[in-house]
Amino acid sequence: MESMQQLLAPFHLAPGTKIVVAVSGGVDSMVLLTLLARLPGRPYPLTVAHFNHQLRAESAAEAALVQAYATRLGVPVQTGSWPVAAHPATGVEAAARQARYAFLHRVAQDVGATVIMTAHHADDQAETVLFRLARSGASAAMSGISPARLSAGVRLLRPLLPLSKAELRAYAESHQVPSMEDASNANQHFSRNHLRAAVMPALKQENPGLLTHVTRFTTEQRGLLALAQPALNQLVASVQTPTGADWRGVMDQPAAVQALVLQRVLAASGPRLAWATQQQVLTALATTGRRLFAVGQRHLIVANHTLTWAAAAVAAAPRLLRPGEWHQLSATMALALAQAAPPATAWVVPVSAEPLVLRHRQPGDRLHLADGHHQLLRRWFINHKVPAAQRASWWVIAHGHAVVWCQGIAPAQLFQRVDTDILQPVIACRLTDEGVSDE
Ligand SMILES: Nc1ncnc2c1ncn2[C@@H]1O[C@H](COP(=O)(O)OP(=O)(O)OP(=O)(O)O)[C@@H](O)[C@H]1O
Repeated sequence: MESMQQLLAPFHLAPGTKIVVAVSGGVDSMVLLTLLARLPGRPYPLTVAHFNHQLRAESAAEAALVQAYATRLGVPVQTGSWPVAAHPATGVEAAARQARYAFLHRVAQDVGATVIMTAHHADDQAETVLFRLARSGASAAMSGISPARLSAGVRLLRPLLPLSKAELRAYAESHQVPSMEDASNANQHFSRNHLRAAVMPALKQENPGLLTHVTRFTTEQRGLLALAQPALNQLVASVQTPTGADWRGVMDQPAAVQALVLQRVLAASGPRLAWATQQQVLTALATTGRRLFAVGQRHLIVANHTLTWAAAAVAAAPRLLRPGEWHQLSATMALALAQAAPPATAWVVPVSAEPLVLRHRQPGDRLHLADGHHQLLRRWFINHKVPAAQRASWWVIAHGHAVVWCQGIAPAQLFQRVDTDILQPVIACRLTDEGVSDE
């Protein structure tokens, strides 16, 4: 096992650097504390920070153990706790981690430390990479746990990443380092723990070099990303526009490069898109055609090799137009409207092989409402007490029996029928609130 001096060498810590050591009471962080406290001459002033999540019955005992051991080593301790009342009903693990890191930063600020150290090790690294590979496969995430990063002005360091859990356990045994096993680690409900308990041992048996290989992979991945970053930044800058991106500058690049550029462009401008959706966006960008993707409250419009974000029309229930709002629509004007190039704000219509047609209503015509339900136009007329004479004379734009627009109904909301999960192919059809005046 490398010495602590060797493990710390890559971080170039100046003597006197104050360090907050994050200690849970588990064997990893108790060994980290021991290694730091046993450095000859104690070059770095240490503060132990322990956060009591109050998630398990043994929490208090762990806090007491950390307090007692740190005191024995002559290291001051700061403890914090997470009130049970603050625990969320779901996502408790992520919330606990967030609360813990916030606490660690508070302690660092309190004691004037510029470094926080945690005891992540090579097994953590391998689990993280495999877990992320299974869950997302995003290339940036494949760099795994970073050995050193800046977090809110403080350096977050993980000096034990090169060591395996087995090495830490062996050290704890030979140096009588006390610790408590986190009982929740045995809880197979958490998929991460399942990976740790069942999958990792099987993989290690298959190939005893697993940890070394994953460490090599994350190191190489980190290096490759660092090398690629400037070129990637340049490509991203070359396509970015104030409202999205102009793809013509990167269309000659290999598909994999375009995928990376798109990821960066999207990360800078909007919510995350699933990988499959990103692929559909790229396919659309390769053509001169037009496609619209509903993403949360926004529309991602791909048209003629460009990508633009636009606010989605605000959802509102269909209603009868007030007299002053009526659309005076003539047949020619409406057809021109239906064929016009779509604007940024639009109603969204499921793509259909059938063309949009202007006509009077027909039996079987349906409105597609925002909540995903259909309603017979006839039923809608009855519910809204539209006089029979008007029902027959009002103009309708439809494909098949799907009514895109109806003369007497405010256009705010017909046809917002888009899968929120994005991927339904859609076209947009322009119908503004002002409508068009009679010829
Ligand atoms: N209750 C705690 N108080 C102080 N430090 C802690 C506590 N729990 C964990 N740590 C620190 O974080 C390190 C990682 O712990 P653990 O693997 O349990 O974290 P995690 O929940 O998987 O989250 P992450 O890996 O993102 O930190 C530990 O080695 C220790 O240094």
